[in-house]
Amino acid sequence: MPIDPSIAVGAELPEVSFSWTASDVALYNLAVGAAADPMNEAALDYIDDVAPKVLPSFATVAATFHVTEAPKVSFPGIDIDLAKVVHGSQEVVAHRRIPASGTATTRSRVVEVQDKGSAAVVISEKVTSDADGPLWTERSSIFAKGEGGFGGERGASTRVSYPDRTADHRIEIPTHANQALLYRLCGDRNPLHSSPAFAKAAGFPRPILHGLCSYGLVCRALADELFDGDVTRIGGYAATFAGIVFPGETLIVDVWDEDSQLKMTASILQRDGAPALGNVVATRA
Ligand SMILES: CCCCCCC[C@@H](O)CC(=O)SCCNC(=O)CCNC(=O)[C@H](O)C(C)(C)COP(=O)(O)OP(=O)(O)OC[C@H]1O[C@@H](n2cnc3c(N)ncnc32)[C@H](O)[C@@H]1OP(=O)(O)O
Repeated sequence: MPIDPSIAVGAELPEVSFSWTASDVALYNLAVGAAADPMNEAALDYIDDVAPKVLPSFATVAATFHVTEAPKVSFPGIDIDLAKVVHGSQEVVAHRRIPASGTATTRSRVVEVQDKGSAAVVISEKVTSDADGPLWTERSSIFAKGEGGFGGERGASTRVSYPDRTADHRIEIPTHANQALLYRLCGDRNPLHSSPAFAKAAGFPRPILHGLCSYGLVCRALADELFDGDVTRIGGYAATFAGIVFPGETLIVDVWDEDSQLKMTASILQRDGAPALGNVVATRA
């Protein structure tokens, strides 16, 4: 059976220990659009050889940075074809400043499996710690098409309420035609983002951008545009992947500034504002 919630929910996955270097962080920063302006000397802090800036979104790639195989959607009680899966949502809470290099261990478990009728949503939680204690916590979901209908609970919907006014800020983020090919070097070798044949078989006209690349692009642009480049001022960051993004498209990010939080949406310039990210919330550290 592809999904058996009675086995999946609560099952602890094997701990994963990993290390990352300042070069990994710099490559990630470039893959999410850092240092794009060659005349901006300050942006070189993103590619410093020893102490590059570390975005909170780096947490999403640290554990798998050096993995070169495509991911498998296979855990206790869950076995799903990768071609049926898209990333549904992602949240990172940084418990303290993420070091530019380090060694850590991640503990993961599936916390909920939602039956959305035609689709299943599998929600996981990961806690990453180093020798000094917890570093960050992630909560993420995958949306598995055609895997619903197993008789489970529909579960709650995520709906951020936005202020009833025009956005306080608008940020444009161009992406490159080879953005996904660059981003895959940060540890997500899902062929959905590189192989036209795989993308077609999965129901897309061409390879799509990694959800976590859009997620990182928005986090980096937010730090640069609204936090004076100080990545440590973003303590938590969450988003739902509301629609696919093709490499080369431009993201339009609308930002509502609400005291401790910034609420955002991201849409696609070239497709009349088609949604890309929704329920985007950055929490001030
Ligand atoms: C272990 C390793 C695993 C590998 C992980 C994957 C690795 C990566 O390489 C993969 C990727 O990066 S894929 C790219 C990023 N993701 C995307 O592009 C998805 C974009 N979103 C969509 O296409 C649609 O919103 C779509 C298709 C998600 C939903 O659209 P619809 O089918 O039209 O659904 P809708 O009618 O809007 O809603 C039905 C119910 O589902 C809930 N829902 C919707 N979008 C969701 C999402 N993104 N995440 C979680 N839940 C979601 C809705 O709330 C609704 O439920 P309810 O009625 O109870 O509220």
